[in-house]
Amino acid sequence: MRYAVLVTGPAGAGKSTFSKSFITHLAASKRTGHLVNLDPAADPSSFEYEPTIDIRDLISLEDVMTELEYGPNGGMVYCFEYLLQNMDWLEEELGGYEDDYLIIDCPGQIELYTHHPFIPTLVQHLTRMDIRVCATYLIESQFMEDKYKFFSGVLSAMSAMVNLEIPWINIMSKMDLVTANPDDPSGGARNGLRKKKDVASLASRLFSALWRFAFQRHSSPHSSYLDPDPLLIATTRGDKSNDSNPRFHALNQAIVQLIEDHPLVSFLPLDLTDTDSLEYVVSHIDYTMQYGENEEPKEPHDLDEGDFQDLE
Ligand SMILES: Nc1nc2c(ncn2[C@@H]2O[C@H](COP(=O)(O)OP(=O)(O)OP(=O)(O)O)[C@@H](O)[C@H]2O)c(=O)[nH]1
Ligand SMILES: [Mg+2]
Repeated sequence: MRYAVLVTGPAGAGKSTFSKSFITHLAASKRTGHLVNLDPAADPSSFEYEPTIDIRDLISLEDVMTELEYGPNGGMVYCFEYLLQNMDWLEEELGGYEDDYLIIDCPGQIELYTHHPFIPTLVQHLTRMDIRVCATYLIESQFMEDKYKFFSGVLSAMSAMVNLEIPWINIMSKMDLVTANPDDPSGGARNGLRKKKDVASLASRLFSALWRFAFQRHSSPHSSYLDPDPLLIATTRGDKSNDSNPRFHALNQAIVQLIEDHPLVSFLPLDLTDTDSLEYVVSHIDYTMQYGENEEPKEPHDLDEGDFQDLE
């Protein structure tokens, strides 16, 4: 069985950095992983880790832009169209990596996920090649600094997610940039998480913990923000301090409701400065793909077996 993890998300979310750390982590655990660069715009000099498979061996954005005079975005679309027309190339490259993990670093053009059928088509091809696929979608923690950015980030994650019918894990990257409030009795999102046993509530607790972080840092004078319950209500109720048009309140309320009602939109925090954090995310990915199910089952380490029954 082969496994592939698509690393997706908007530009600069930390996809390439996460992919590299993921590979390094696998190597440290004596597991074999291969980096697949699917970003035709990647700068080769920035590769700290040489990809095993590189779309730029097939087509590069630079060539498309100089030879066909495309702009960067149209060029990216062209590259992906070209890739899909040449799937035998990828198939051949993917050759025989049995029991290996392929970490597929994708480009950051959000349109590729929301407006074009590229990723779903790619997934179909991979599945046909007998590769078990899961997708990660990274949003950087700095999105939390602005609630509208956060909304749009969450909604784009949802939009990308509903386009793909494969296991999906949202990751809040760059958590090292979020400083925990020392007054927070829960001791921060991740420590709090470790105590939680219930998978169903884990997601929403994390979500509201992240939300609370954001407001504690930036809106501490507004005590009503300190403990929003449930997560996003503060944005629409009693939030007269911002300059948003009141006409949008009903729309905002509906969006809040949508996010709340959609239990799939939750995030795993990722702090690459902390090995436990990376391991936690990797164990979720392993579990999601049932990695090595015939061998030793891997489960997120701080959860009990029984917690997963509800999910099945
Ligand atoms: N503080 C911090 N910075 C990070 C982290 N991950 C990535 N960065 C920085 O964020 C920037 C973008 O990181 P990349 O990994 O290139 O992001 P990407 O999603 O691959 O970007 P594109 O491929 O351009 O869409 C770089 O300057 C990284 O050094 C992280 O965990 N913490
Ligand atoms: Mg990248």
